[in-house]
This record gives sequence, structure tokens and C-alpha cells, in this order.
Amino acid sequence: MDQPAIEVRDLVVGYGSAPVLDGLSLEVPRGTATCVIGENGAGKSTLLRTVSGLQRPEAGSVLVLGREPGTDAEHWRQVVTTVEPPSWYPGLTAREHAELVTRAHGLDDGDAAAERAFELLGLAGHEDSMPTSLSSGQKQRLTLAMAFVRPSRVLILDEPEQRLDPDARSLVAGLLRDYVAGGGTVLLASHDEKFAAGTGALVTSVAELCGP
Ligand SMILES: Nc1ncnc2c1ncn2[C@@H]1O[C@H](COP(=O)(O)OP(=O)(O)OP(=O)(O)O)[C@@H](O)[C@H]1O
Repeated sequence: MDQPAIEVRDLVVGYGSAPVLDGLSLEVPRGTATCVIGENGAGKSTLLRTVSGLQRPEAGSVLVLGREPGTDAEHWRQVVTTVEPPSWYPGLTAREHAELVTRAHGLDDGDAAAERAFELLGLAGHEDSMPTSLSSGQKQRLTLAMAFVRPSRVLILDEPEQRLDPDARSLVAGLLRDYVAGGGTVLLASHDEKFAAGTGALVTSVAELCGP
């Protein structure tokens, strides 16, 4: 059987005192989605940050596509994460942000791809806006457009439904289903179980993953 896209074993992560995650294990098979739920402070973002390679575990192991995450550029060519809030470049429009991403990833038809991503995420008409002038939901749409506009094999999304209206939540759930149908792997955290079910993800909780 194929190695899972994401393999987490006996993970211990903390911030100096008692660990937030203590003995968490998780496997996300390739071409599937898993959604982690749990109350505020349960450790969902901590898990996603660690799987993204942005947080060092105290113990345990994490493999993403068979490699330790975040250690080299190859990781970032294949993995998209929205765990860290994006920084907007002063003076660059929404379209120019998306085009930066497509150029950095060597897409030949980058400008057309950016156009399609804006259409898809309901941002048509906002291409020439400064990201800082967009509403909070539009900024979230732009963040997701920048995630979907480039090729990737794994998406790690922290509460992608946040600040989105119900129609946009359904739209994004559908995009995630399509991403998985195309062979991609998704790990997300969410507080919206209806949204999570709509993505087709296996829904689990930090508590379940940490075992007894
Ligand atoms: N940088 C940090 N320094 C110290 N403690 C932190 C840090 N980041 C998170 N924590 C603590 O770790 C615990 C888990 O936080 P985390 O953000 O992973 O939870 P979460 O499940 O994503 O919560 P939410 O649903 O509110 O987004 C919390 O108790 C939080 O206070």
C-alpha cells in the first residue's frame, strides 16, 4: 500500500510547560481529506503548524510525502499551508499577489490561472484592489485563491471557512472535494462540522488522535 501523505507518530508539542499535544498519532492517506475538530485551545493549530514544519515537536515524528516537513524548498513546492496568516505586500494588488505565486511556481499560464482562481473564489471585480482594502471575508477568499492557484499535492488549511458566508463555505467545500478527487491530500481544522462534512473529509478530534 502507498505510504500515507501525512504520517504523525507519538507527537508531543508544547510551549514550555505541559504539552498541548501529548502522544498524538495521525495518518492521512494520499488522495483523502481529514478534518480535525475540537474546542478552542484543543491544539488544532498547533498540530497543523507542526505538520507544516513551522513548529518543532518535543518528541515524535512527522512525515509529509515521506519527508520531514519544512526542511527544504521541495516541501514548499508540494505543500500549501494557510496556518500562518498571509502578509500583504504594500503596493501590490490582489491580482499581483496571485501572479507572484504563479510565477514563483513556474506556471506558464500564470496570469490566466490567477484570473480563473479569482472567478472561482468569487473575487472577480476585485483584482485591482489592494488586499488591505478588502473585507475580512474577501481577504480569506484571496488567501484561498492564492492556495488553489498553484500546483500542490497537500493542502493544510486552518479553519478555511472562517469569515466566509454560507455560499462561500459551500463553494470552498466543493473545491476541496475536487482537489481530493484530483489526487490531492487535505488536512484541515474547522469549527464548522457541516462545512467539514461538505468537504468529504474524515472528521476526527485532537482528543481522539491523542488516544486514551
Ligand atoms: N505561541 C504560543 N505560546 C504559548 N502558548 C501557545 C502558543 N500558541 C498556542 N498556545 C497554547 O496552546 C494551546 C493550543 O492552542 P492552539 O492554537 O493550537 O488551539 P486551537 O485548537 O487551534 O484553538 P482555536 O480553536 O481557538 O483556534 C492553547 O492553550 C494556547 O494558549
